[in-house]
Amino acid sequence: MIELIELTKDFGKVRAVDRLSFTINKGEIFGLLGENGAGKTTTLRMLATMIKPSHGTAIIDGLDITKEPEKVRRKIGILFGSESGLYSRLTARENIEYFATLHDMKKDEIKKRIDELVERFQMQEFIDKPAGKFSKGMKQKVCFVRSIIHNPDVMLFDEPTNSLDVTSAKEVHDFIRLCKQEGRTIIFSSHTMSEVEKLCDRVAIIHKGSLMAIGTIDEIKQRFSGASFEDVFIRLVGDNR
Ligand SMILES: Nc1ncnc2c1ncn2[C@@H]1O[C@H](COP(=O)(O)OP(=O)(O)OP(=O)(O)O)[C@@H](O)[C@H]1O
Repeated sequence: MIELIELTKDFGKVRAVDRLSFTINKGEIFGLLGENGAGKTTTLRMLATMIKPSHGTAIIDGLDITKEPEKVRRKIGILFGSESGLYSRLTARENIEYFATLHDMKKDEIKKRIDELVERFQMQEFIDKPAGKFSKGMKQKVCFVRSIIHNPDVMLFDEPTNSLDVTSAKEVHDFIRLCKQEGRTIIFSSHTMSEVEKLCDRVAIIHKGSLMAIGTIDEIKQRFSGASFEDVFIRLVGDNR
């Protein structure tokens, strides 16, 4: 379970995330939905212990992100869209292996897990080629495998299907669902309403750092009397520009 308690981040005078308090259940696919600049990435970066909250905190499976960041890091897998951070001279396999050793995984275990994921994501053709010449989509796949190589309980994905074609995006969606079946908790950010509607058990709509609504899509539609989720979203965000 993940509990956000007044989670807040200020960058100078800009309040990027404003006292977010809500709970995400174990095994849930939870979506953070908001427009550009809403505070989704900042929220995920705090949960990933990459930046410290200005106020408040979050508890991930009993661990306080501000007090035990190292332990939290072992529990989570991270995939942040904007930059791959892959070593271009290393092959995809070597990139993933390197990351796995940072998580103290054993050689046999790494090989088995990579083989399994290569098949699942159909990476056979490029797994042993240098990452430098990969397309954006290929790089994203390697990053995706890298983020889940150590079988984390909690996964944080910042716009995980950004720049993927339809087929690759579907593979990611299928994988997210599989992770849920395996009892993992997934939080991902998106500004694509259809993706969130298709995938999430519950959603938080965030605008200018604040929580505007939380619940299942149906609950949110009912609460705000909207014919469609899109209507409700536009109303919530539009009325508060
Ligand atoms: N390092 C930083 N320094 C200063 N301001 C920042 C920093 N990171 C984010 N911000 C600001 O915080 C606010 C929230 O940004 P954030 O990237 O979290 O939004 P987002 O919802 O992820 O948007 P996007 O969908 O465009 O990625 C924005 O106003 C942004 O300009």
